[in-house]
Amino acid sequence: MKGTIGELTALLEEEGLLLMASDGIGSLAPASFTTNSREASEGAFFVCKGYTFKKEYLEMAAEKGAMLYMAEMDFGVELPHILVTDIRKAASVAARWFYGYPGEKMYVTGITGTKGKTTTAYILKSILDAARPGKTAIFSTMEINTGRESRISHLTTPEPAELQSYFREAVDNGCDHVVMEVSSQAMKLSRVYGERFPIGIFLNVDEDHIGGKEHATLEEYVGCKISFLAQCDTVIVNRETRFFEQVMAGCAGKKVLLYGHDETCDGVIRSIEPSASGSRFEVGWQGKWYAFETSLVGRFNVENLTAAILAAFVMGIDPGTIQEGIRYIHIPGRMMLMEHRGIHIVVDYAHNYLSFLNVYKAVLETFAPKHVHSVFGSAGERSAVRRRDMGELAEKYADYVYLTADDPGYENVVDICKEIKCHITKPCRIIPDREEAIGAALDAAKPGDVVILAGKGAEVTQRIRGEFVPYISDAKAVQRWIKENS
Ligand SMILES: CC(=O)N[C@H]1[C@@H](OP(=O)(O)OP(=O)(O)OC[C@H]2O[C@@H](n3ccc(=O)[nH]c3=O)[C@H](O)[C@@H]2O)O[C@H](CO)[C@@H](O)[C@@H]1O[C@H](C)C(=O)N[C@@H](C)C(=O)N[C@H](CCC(=O)O)C(=O)O
Ligand SMILES: Nc1ncnc2c1ncn2[C@@H]1O[C@H](COP(=O)(O)OP(=O)(O)OP(=O)(O)O)[C@@H](O)[C@H]1O
Repeated sequence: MKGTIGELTALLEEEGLLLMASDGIGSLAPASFTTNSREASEGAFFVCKGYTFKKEYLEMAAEKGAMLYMAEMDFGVELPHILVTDIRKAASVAARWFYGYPGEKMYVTGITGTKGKTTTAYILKSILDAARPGKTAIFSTMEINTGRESRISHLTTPEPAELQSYFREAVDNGCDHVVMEVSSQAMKLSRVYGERFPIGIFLNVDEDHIGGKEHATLEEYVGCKISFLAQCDTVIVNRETRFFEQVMAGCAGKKVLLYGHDETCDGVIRSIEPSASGSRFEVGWQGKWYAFETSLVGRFNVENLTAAILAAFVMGIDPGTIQEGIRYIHIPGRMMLMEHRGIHIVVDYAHNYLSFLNVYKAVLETFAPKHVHSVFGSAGERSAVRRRDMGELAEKYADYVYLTADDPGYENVVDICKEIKCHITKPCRIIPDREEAIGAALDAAKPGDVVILAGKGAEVTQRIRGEFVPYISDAKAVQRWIKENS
């Protein structure tokens, strides 16, 4: 860790990223590395990046004692600097160098896909924990856990400065495996640039994350997801993903393992038996069949499980340990099941077409409900097609709909709900307060019905006008209702 700037400029030159470096900085050895001026301190190496970057941030970092900066342009601030052609790639090169390439000291499994990344990451961690407790870090949308410390995440894949510091912390905590989610945005913004993944899992890809600052087009989104595979050695791919041929083209030169229901796959799924307490299924692998039992419900979760099982087989984990690892899994806010007087309640994170479709199908298959009550909204400033898609799915699969707040951001909750409602002719109420909407659905439900609370999973905040406002959480809202109605 903490080599000299001369080493870094040589690396940047090798990568074709270096434009120029101030004279005489080769022997400097920065004390810290940051892209956030608020965190800068004496001897810091400050990186100027980002859509909303301002010169004032650099000035603040200089005042706090930064020793040099790296940027795409000379900001005219009295500080030695390195100028580069692509600051996001250079930030990853520099962060890897500064922290001593910690990712290379562990076995890093990267998981990408429109849906199922968090779930699959937790499944694989659970298997690895069964094999060797306490030695696996997880970097997910829900949590950054580096072995001993756990923090709430703000991004699915952290920016390079944070990512490399988490890798370092994991190594220092004695971890030898990391399971991490790799978002399309991470690929677009070069957050994992230069990192190698012994295993990459490609779950699925469907239309999402298009618009605003995310992706300009579906092609760009799909292309970013597929570009991740070039950084992996072995790639585990869902045979049924959309854009399969394109995904396979992105795996050129890699060892590819397919999973799915088709018997030509390397990992074949058969005999799924769904029930309200979990699922049983079998996976065929290298000429043998293995039976599994799990607390997770839904056909899509059997697919997530199979992807993780294949990764575990590749790692050489024995089938008995895998069976143990997946038997009891609890993933907060993902298909969480509750029951009250014959009413089944499902708390889930579904907030787009692919996930919502799968949740409805899983609910119908698992519970054969008399009626489905669906409580959801749609996030402000996110992919607009979600409102149409979720409205159309509710029209097809739900009997009663309650539209409510789900991270409205700067948009008006009622306006968002009205946009969803124009796709629904079934009984549908707009109740902006989420806890009230949940209460209304539970009040109306009868034994044999299912109430789906979708979109927020285990979250305990609502994103409202740039603030994260505390929210009781869907599960606690249900518990409170049960207490008040028992
Ligand atoms: C589009 C995008 O991904 N943006 C992320 C990115 O922004 P950015 O690099 O452009 O930086 P910025 O937020 O414009 O800020 C500029 C820079 O000024 C610095 N700063 C800021 C204030 C200050 O006082 N001093 C200072 O130095 C900031 O630390 C930052 O380095 O880096 C920021 C952290 O440095 C993230 O907060 C921000 O996530 C935004 C909020 C976001 O919502 N991102 C979503 C779209 C995202 O990345 N989602 C994916 C999942 C979706 C998928 O599956 O594709 C994810 O991986 O989470
Ligand atoms: N393989 C899958 N296919 C389709 N839907 C899925 C799949 N796995 C999970 N889901 C649904 O998507 C929701 C989110 O799952 P999960 O958090 O694992 O996905 P993610 O890829 O991490 O999502 P995000 O990018 O929104 O953080 C779940 O609550 C479930 O409804």
